Amino acid sequence: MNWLIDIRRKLHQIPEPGFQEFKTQSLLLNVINSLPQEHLEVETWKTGIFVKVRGRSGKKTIGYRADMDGLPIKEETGYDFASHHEGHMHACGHDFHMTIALGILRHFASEPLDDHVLFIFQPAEEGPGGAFTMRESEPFLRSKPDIMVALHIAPEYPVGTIATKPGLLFANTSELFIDLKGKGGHAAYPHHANDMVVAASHFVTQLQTIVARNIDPLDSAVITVGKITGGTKQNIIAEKARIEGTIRTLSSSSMLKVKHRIEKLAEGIAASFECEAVIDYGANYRMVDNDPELTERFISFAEQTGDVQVIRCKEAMTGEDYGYFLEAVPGFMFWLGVETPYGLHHAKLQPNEKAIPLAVDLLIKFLRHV
Ligand SMILES: CC(=O)N[C@@H](CCC[C@H](N)C(=O)O)C(=O)O
Repeated sequence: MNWLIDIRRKLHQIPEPGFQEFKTQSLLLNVINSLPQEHLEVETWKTGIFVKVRGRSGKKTIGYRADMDGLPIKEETGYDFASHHEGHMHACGHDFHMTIALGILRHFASEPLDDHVLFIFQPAEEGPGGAFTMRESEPFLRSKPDIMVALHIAPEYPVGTIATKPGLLFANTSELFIDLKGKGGHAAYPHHANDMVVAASHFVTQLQTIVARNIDPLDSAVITVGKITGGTKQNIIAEKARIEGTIRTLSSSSMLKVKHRIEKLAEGIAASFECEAVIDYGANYRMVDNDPELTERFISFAEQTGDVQVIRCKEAMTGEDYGYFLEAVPGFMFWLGVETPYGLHHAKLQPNEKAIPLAVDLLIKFLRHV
């Protein structure tokens, strides 16, 4: 089987949570060690890896980043190479991202550029976030890139298309965890208890008013509650409930406003249900802010190759801790069309593998040219 497709399928079988990408790291190292080593410097960082391909002159360094972690999703693709890790799946394309990075690395390991290329295999993109600490790490600072490039698969675009834009591409994000604690009791004696299932239900409904009533309609924000847990049995009034979600905004000021409103609502819920409401914002990601000049250069380059159709897309409310790399180094991210009916984070996501060699070829050409 084709080298790239074989690697993608092997990676697909071993999705691991953030900072537990041990098998993934080991598989990547096996592949990297099988390449010509003359120009390579390989260094592990937690469960991630830095690979520097020394350039002929090394005047500048180009950074290329791929994320490594999977998601807690029970796969329903029906693939004969489906996840071996029950309840975990590469449902956000990180198996594609790593494979494409290896494809580019294989090429430059044999034919280095004038510039150095630093490949960054980054753990924990889905959470708690690996980019910020990796960016501050010694191996990164020692070989700090002058520009950075990364891609993300896009199920909604056909194979043979890429999409991007200068400036804001992905939103600011903040995780959201709210713990409610009241008084449990017998189902038949509600007047002796403070029911946290009822409090959580009110809270979730009130959260919907923030985007509808507190955010400028010409701005954008999202509050999604993806998980609620509470109680122990159908005839016991729940003493505790937990609400888990994520906040997305296009500006830092809207993020502050949303959080302020959540805190006010939490105070109200605590007062009206006579309970505790404790908020934890978990991991926060900085927006992906594409460097205008480099992005335009990439768009013009991709268009003139004739290999892909370039779509100038709108910004999306997805998040990416790659934004932390772009805070420190000018660069960009683009969407790679992988045409599949099911979206990111779906148990049936089946990105089209024809996009892999296409992305490898395009990026090799661009990195030679940039
Ligand atoms: C591209 C993508 O789907 N990224 C994730 C990033 C997760 C951010 C963070 N852990 C959160 O849940 O807020 C996304 O969900 O957009």
